[in-house]
Amino acid sequence: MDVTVIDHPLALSRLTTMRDERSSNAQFRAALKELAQMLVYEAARDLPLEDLPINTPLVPTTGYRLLQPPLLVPVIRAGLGMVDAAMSMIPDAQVGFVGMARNEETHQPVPYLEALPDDLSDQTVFVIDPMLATGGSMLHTLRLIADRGARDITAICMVSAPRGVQALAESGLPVRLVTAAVDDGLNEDAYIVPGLGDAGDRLYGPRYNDASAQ
Ligand SMILES: O=P(O)(O)OC[C@H]1O[C@H](OP(=O)(O)OP(=O)(O)O)[C@H](O)[C@@H]1O
Ligand SMILES: O=c1cc[nH]c(=O)[nH]1
Ligand SMILES: [Mg+2]
Repeated sequence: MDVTVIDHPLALSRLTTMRDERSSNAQFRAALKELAQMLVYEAARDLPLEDLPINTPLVPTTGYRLLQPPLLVPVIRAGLGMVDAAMSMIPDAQVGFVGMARNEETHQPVPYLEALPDDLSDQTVFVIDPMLATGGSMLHTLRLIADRGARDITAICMVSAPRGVQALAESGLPVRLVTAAVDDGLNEDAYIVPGLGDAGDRLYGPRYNDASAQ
């Protein structure tokens, strides 16, 4: 699997704000949005273009536009924090949704929402979720997308654990990973270490539904 680690200085400064336990929810959200823009920018580097004839104030010339914007798929909740930033980079993108919460004891993802187009066979897909820990949530999402025919999927995650990266690589699914960091590992609660804690809670506060208790 192709893994791109975006260790640009400006990306690392945003990631540091996100990791810092002293950062407020507002500071965390702002840093996450800025880092999301950088990761989407890099993830979009090889998207095909088509020519767009235009006139400058001086002469006709050839411009470019995306041949087909990727479908953005945030994994709710934490992935929602990245959507506006991703759409600011790719304004014509459409958005599908997958909702999932890890069971705190088993660490298995418990899906509670799936809103995706039926046919993704001709569609590039960007899955966005800040955290790739065991990889369970991402794998579940990737399977939903691959089952709809997608053959070109990019997982955009801010912090990844080696176990999650390995799970994706061994899945055989048509996915590549764009991430800002591959951290040391997981603790006994399957949180990424050093990580940044619970991304959903740091964005939005505690989760009030009991989906993960199923
Ligand atoms: O790789 P995994 O071990 O599956 O863990 C990663 C998942 O955990 C987090 O979501 P969480 O379940 O905390 O839900 P939330 O976004 O609602 O907080 C995160 O946003 C990923 O979706
Ligand atoms: O470290 C982790 C692992 C899973 N989900 C998070 O939000 N953080
Ligand atoms: Mg969470």
